Amino acid sequence: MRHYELICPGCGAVLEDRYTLSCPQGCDALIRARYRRKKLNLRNELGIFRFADWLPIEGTLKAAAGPVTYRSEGLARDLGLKNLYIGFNGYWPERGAEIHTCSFKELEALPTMVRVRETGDGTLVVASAGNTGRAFCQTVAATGGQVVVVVPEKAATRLWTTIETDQVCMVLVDGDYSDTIAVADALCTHPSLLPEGGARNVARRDGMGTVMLDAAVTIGRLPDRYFQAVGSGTGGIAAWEAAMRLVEDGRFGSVLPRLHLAQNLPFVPMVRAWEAGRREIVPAIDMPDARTAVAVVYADVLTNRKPPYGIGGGVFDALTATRGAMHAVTNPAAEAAARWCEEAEGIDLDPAAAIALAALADAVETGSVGPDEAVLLNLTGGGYRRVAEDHEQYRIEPAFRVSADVETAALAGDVLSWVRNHA
Ligand SMILES: Cc1ncc(COP(=O)(O)O)c(C=O)c1O
Repeated sequence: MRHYELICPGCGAVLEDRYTLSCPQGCDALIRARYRRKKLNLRNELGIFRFADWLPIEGTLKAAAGPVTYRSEGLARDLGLKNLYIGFNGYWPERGAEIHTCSFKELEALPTMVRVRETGDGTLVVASAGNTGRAFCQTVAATGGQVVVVVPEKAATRLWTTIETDQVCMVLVDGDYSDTIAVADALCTHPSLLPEGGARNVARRDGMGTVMLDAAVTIGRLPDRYFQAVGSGTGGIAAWEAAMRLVEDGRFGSVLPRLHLAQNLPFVPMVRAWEAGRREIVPAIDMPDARTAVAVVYADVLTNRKPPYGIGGGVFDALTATRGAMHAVTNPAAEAAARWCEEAEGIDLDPAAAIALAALADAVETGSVGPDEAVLLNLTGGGYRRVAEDHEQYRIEPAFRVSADVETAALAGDVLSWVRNHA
């Protein structure tokens, strides 16, 4: 018997895990993992697998990548915050941060690869604007298996690993992130190609949720506030779900941290829908001229046009349950935040992490966060310069280059031949 079961919060059904991504009854809700242990137990494992009792997997991997939390001095002083904790999810070995591909997406990729081996049947397909794909490539390089990554042409240079691999089938799409998602979805209509699942994948959410678990263990209680930059919002949902488990545990407090989720202007669909009090994103109102907006943002990994916002247990529900807020950040504010972090903390940031910091600065300035509150700032990526000093970077070569309107049935056949020939 597994140490978890899957629950549909829509109809209450208990589901067996067959790499299950949604409720067979068709409920419009994110299925969740329910763990047998209600008290957080830290295992004597490396990195993220310390938290394996609250991950939907049986086995673990020998991988040092995991969440790291530390109490800030530099940014805390500049912001006038007495209890600012940084969840640093990138590469910074001096702080124990060993994520070689420099973003928290490795926290999603590691448990997902274990879950797919244990419960799935087929080759995983991942659509990515760069960071997620790189994280899956690294996980495959370090721990085995194969993966198909579908990325926009202009993100090709973002796919590298610090360990050489020939087990990644990279499909480059001549289009933006949304075109990439459409091609990946179409590929997955083939039975041997498995959709990774995004927000619907419990391994992905609970992997990201370890940032909250690590923070609670480090601080000794749940933080009052949680700041993160979002594209899909999956990290925000995961933080909320992890916090609910910690409340149920009973040792970390009873109040859920308020979620502060940030997007990059001018592409801010969830900010607009939330501020209008709507559960639905209305494209014409919330993301007019999407293509133009996507093209000019500083943090393009945040440009998901179909985030799990209105779905049951999605971003809207997470914000409602935590009395949360959405923030919109300009490019110049984010660029300034990146420089500031480098001076104050001594590490370079992923543009998305700079968005989160700029949002925190704004919330402090407007008085919505008080100086004594315990704040968890999830710096979701960084340390790119630092990793380049310590490790070789091997570029992933494309297996296929396609246009956004490619004939996907034929492409699926080509991809599967590639996978078989490289196994
Ligand atoms: C570095 C980084 N931060 C934040 C995000 C947003 O993550 P999500 O909206 O899935 O929680 C991404 C998404 O790719 C990312 O790469």
